[in-house]
Amino acid sequence: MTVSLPRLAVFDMDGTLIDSLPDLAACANRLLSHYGLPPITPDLVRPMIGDGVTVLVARLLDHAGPAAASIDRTEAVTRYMADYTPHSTDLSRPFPGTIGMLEGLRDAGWHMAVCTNKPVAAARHILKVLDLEDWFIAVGGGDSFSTRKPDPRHLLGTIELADGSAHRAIMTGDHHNDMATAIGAHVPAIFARWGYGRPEMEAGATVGADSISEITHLAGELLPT
Ligand SMILES: O=C(O)COP(=O)(O)O
Ligand SMILES: [Mg+2]
Repeated sequence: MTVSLPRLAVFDMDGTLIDSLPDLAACANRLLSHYGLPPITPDLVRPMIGDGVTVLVARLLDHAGPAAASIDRTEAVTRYMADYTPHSTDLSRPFPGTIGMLEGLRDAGWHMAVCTNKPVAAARHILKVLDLEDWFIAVGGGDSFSTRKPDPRHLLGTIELADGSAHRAIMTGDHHNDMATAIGAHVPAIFARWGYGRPEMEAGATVGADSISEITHLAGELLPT
């Protein structure tokens, strides 16, 4: 009898597992204030999330316009990260229902992993402080590999870290980048409609989910035992 590999459910972090917008926005405002720039609302920060910290900081400074033109962007990213990591769990919490969903997957025999464009140290810190780290067999961050989402190698590298196989994996995320990495890796993709993405980002998803409570059931449909 052949024993098949455990199924692997890979999750994006920001906007999928963790409601991280409050800390990302608070950190954005401390950065803007440092440079004497006006504050930004969380609603304006939300669509800037999903491509990693360097792109987030670039979008913040672009939004600030000519007043930010002379700011050294590398220094701004370093400053942002030095502030963000220790404050990344001040306000951020798992979306309601996350633990129940993880319990459901575990009880059905799934392994779980995280594939995020956030730097891996920050991602691990958040999972640890929020008491989530034991749920995940692997964490692939935006700086774990030579490429990151939407490149499929980010998802494939995370699956490899988890000792899994693309044929036995699914991906759940709230952004176009999550759908694109999954499509490129030939892995079924669930679009998390509760997250920070816009509706058009669902294009290419295998299925969309309105709430976290649907994930365990959808995962079983996409990849039966
Ligand atoms: O933009 C980020 O820093 C991370 O975003 P992700 O966890 O949704 O990949
Ligand atoms: Mg996300």
